[in-house]
Amino acid sequence: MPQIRVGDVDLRYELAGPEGAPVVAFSNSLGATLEMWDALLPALGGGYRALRYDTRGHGGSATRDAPAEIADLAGDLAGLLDALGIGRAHLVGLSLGGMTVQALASADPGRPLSATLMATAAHLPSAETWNERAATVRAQGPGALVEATLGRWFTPGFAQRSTEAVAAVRARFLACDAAGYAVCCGAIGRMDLRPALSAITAPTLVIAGRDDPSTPPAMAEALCAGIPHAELVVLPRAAHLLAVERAEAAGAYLRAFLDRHA
Ligand SMILES: O=C(O)CCC(=O)CC(=O)O
Repeated sequence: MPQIRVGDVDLRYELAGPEGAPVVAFSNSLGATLEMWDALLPALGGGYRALRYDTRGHGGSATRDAPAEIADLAGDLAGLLDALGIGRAHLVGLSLGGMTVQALASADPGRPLSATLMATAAHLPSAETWNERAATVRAQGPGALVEATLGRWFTPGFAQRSTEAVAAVRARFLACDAAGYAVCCGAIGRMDLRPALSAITAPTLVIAGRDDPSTPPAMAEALCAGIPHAELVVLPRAAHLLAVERAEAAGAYLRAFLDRHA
């Protein structure tokens, strides 16, 4: 898969779909990679071009072990679009990816054709908890976090039924670079995008998982209340990684929303 230099970060990305079609750019969650969108992408059909990339410090996107903010991650996404000659795009992000999309859509409201925010929040306290998580991963590696994480990412029923999908997510989490993960924990801990939400003028779809303990539906409701043109879908039988657990349903809602804002 190709890599492209954006500032001082090398981003691994994939661009697939018909040339000239509107671009849908996907930003992944903490501890995941661009492969987290595999099961959702077929929902786009043949009418869109999908751009996926690994957030800095994740998968094949190497970065310096230096503090970063959500605004820096938004800058990576903007820089990637620029480097590929893509002006406006539909932006989609889950959790950390959704924070990245909020930051870009509020800082540069003309950039998104639309924004889709899955299982995410504008503020996710406390900084102390995130610092502790960062310290744990630095000292003990992602293995120290994996069981608790998967317990938040999937409902027990899905974890029992879909062992192959969960094993793939687990393997990618365990392969995550500890410093890359820790840097992004710091960014989340310092984040407060609530004052910026009113600057998001793009049509926005917020998708929450009813059973998500990490970013529960109340956080999605708060996002919708702050963003001028936002609509909310709460998916039943969905925990945090709903783009994997409810790929078909989340993909269908996304596709219908994109088609309305093509
Ligand atoms: O998933 C993210 O991108 C950030 C929030 C988080 O870490 C949730 C979790 O691990 O349960």
